[in-house]
Amino acid sequence: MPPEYDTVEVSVLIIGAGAAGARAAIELAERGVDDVLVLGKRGHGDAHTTWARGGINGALGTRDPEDDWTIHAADTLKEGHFLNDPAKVETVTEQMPERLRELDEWGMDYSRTDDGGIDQRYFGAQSYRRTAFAGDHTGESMLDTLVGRARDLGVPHRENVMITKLAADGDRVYGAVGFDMDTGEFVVFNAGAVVLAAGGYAAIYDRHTSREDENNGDGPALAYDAGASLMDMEFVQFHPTGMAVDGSDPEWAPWSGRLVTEAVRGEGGRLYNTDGERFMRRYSPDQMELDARDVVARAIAQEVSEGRGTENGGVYLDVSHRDAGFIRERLPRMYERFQDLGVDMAEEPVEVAPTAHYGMGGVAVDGHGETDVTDLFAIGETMAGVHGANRLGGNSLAETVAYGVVAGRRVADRIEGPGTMPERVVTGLVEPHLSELAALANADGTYDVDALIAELRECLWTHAGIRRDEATLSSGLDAVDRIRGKAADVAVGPVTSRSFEYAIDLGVMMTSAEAVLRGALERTESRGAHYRTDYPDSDPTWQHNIHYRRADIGGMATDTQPVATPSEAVQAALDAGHELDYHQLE
Ligand SMILES: Cc1cc2nc3c(=O)[nH]c(=O)nc-3n(C[C@H](O)[C@H](O)[C@H](O)COP(=O)(O)OP(=O)(O)OC[C@H]3O[C@@H](n4cnc5c(N)ncnc54)[C@H](O)[C@@H]3O)c2cc1C
Ligand SMILES: O=C([O-])CC(=O)C(=O)O
Repeated sequence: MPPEYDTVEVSVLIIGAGAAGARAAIELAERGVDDVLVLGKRGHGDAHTTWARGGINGALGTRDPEDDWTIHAADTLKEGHFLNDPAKVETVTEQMPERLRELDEWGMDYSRTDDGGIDQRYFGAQSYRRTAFAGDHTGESMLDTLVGRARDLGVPHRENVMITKLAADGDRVYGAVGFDMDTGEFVVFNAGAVVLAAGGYAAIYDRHTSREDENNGDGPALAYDAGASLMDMEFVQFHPTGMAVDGSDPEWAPWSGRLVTEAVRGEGGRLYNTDGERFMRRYSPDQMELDARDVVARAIAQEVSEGRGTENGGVYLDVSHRDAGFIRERLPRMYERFQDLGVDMAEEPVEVAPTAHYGMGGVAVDGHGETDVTDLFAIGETMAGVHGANRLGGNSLAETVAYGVVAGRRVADRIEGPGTMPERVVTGLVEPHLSELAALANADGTYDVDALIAELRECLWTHAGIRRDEATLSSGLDAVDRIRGKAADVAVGPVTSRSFEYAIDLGVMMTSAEAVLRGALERTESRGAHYRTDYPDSDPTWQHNIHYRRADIGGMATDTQPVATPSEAVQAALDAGHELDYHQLE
């Protein structure tokens, strides 16, 4: 017998209350679909988006009027090494000026120019100052604004609900299954359409990650399990500047890998090795510290591996040539964080090293954000296609609101009501899954869930890190298989316990872990964030995206699909060869 459960009926279920989910909900509400429920597995307003720091891109041209959306698109494609879907890139870049202005109208506290315009700063590998920002707490300000707007429109939400499975029959989605993390009650959501806005998968990496305890890959795992395909999972962005700390110092240790925003470099921060050399001159004399993230991250890793790094495995990032007042105004959170740790950024450098930050891959979707499974949409960091082999800083927040609007529109045009979950889905999938959840609660197995998660994260860092090769990737896949075996025999507390949540996390992390390793092994070239020491060059025959599908027999299947070509307008911007000239910043 399955355990008891509550049933909730809605027209549209939005799984995820970050910027993407909130923006989709606003679009639906504005188009008259009010029977929507937005839910998240944390407190409302506390999604990962609040961690976003440096800014959000859009060719407003506040400081550089020659910028326009086609150049934004061209920069995005170039830095994605042309593995991005050009149509999706254009969808995002073309609407961003409007999205930025609308956030302004809704009250976002952007940093301003002297005459009150939305200020824009330099960010890596972008031809112009295009990154709008609110100090260095852009995500927090943006989510406050979106949540406020959704509240004004009366959009219903639920917090602390964790979704564990989508109710789908391979072709169509009918809703989702989960539990209330406060009460332990199981819930089945019956929905006409489901929008997955559940964030990314970069937290499958170990302590060297800029992520909090989210982004375990819930979105990709839920979609994949429901029959949708994933794409580009092998591309994981290592942000050049995570905090490099003395791990034995209890005050510093928790900060290992936490982000030092790219805005520090955007505002003039310089990188030095322990010989006092500004080493980016050797790697990228034109774009210097503001070259693409993969280039800067690999340069730092190279300096450290050749013995010019600090004892904590990093290099120095120095912005102290800037005025102290300017630093406190433009980088307030960074300044305060280091000051609390006894370092004054206005006087001295900080130590930084690459940190796993963002998965470019995710759920494969069409131009409206719909997956291979009818009525199942994936948006924001959960979706794939916009960033290609390497994401431009500031483009992720852009993607959240742009695709929130696009998917919201599509769902609003199509939705006719709550829809009914067929009995065969309830008895064949929902109830057996609920029985599995009930059996997992209080399971008296051998292995500790926390220890297995740590083992998996360490495995990803070691086997699919900044540099990869066939031998390490293959042995990484074997290690994931072994962890999967142990994960079937874990010790877990009741439904409301952290260990129950972590046991679910461990399960979802396996999907992204396997996909990253499998794709990285299959892609026998180096491109963007994916660097194979045994195939150090890009290979034009790899101008394909790898798709990952659940196979009935034998687990994960992969196949490749060619990439489309950009529109004439964007091709013209590419041909014009715009490029950031770092030296105008100095
Ligand atoms: C430190 C840091 C700084 C960053 N700075 C920037 C920046 O300055 N500019 C930029 O463009 N990008 C930045 N990024 C990336 C950007 O913040 C994210 O990609 C973006 O905020 C993702 O938004 P989202 O709405 O897609 O997902 P999220 O904000 O991650 O929201 C996901 C939601 O899904 C919910 N959820 C997840 N799984 C489940 C489940 N199983 N059941 C129920 N709910 C679930 C979560 O509770 C949450 O509500 C940064 C990332 C990091 C780590
Ligand atoms: O502040 C940062 O460096 C992070 C950021 O912009 C991004 O990931 O897009």
